[in-house]
Amino acid sequence: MADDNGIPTLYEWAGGSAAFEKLCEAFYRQVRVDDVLAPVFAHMDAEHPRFVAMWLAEVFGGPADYSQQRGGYPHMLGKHLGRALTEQQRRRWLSLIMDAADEVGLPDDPEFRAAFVGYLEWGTRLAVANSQPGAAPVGQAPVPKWGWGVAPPYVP
Ligand code: HEM
Repeated sequence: MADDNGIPTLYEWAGGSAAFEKLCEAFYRQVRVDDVLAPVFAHMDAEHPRFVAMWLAEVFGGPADYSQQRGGYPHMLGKHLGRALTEQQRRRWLSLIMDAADEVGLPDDPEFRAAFVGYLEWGTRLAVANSQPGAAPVGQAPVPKWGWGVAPPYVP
């Protein structure tokens, strides 16, 4: 839904759920054959791309499907705990999802991409921190909501 100033959510701007599904299909296609990430995702659920698409859609202002159908934040957190993810893996993850964004034609305007990568920088760093041995992250929290931040689209 557009806000009072007529500015759509990042979810709408991106193209809705179908856009996030296409993004994640393209992303995990590359992850599966990537030298750094293939071993990390060797046992991933076949539906993993769809689940991550649901998560991203909810974060960027779409329907709360991940919260309602997939256990929300506690489930997502639990999937990262104990994995001891590395900075090299994080950077590759980020790099491949940005490549996938180009491949599937997600909007490439500066405002959208700045907000999109902002969330992904934040989220991947949290994933690495939470995955370390002995980490004690907050166990219960809502799915985060990400908006345009300081640079929404220009509305004359
Ligand atoms: C913004 C950053 C990230 C988001 C939004 C994200 C999202 C998710 C979600 C939603 C799940 C659970 C899917 C389900 O419901 O089954 C998950 C699982 C997982 N994530 Fe992440 N993740 C992020 C970063 C990372 C990074 C940087 C790595 C590794 C380099 C990683 C590795 C994994 C692995 C291995 C699983 C388990 C897959 C499986 O076996 O099913 N994640 N992630």
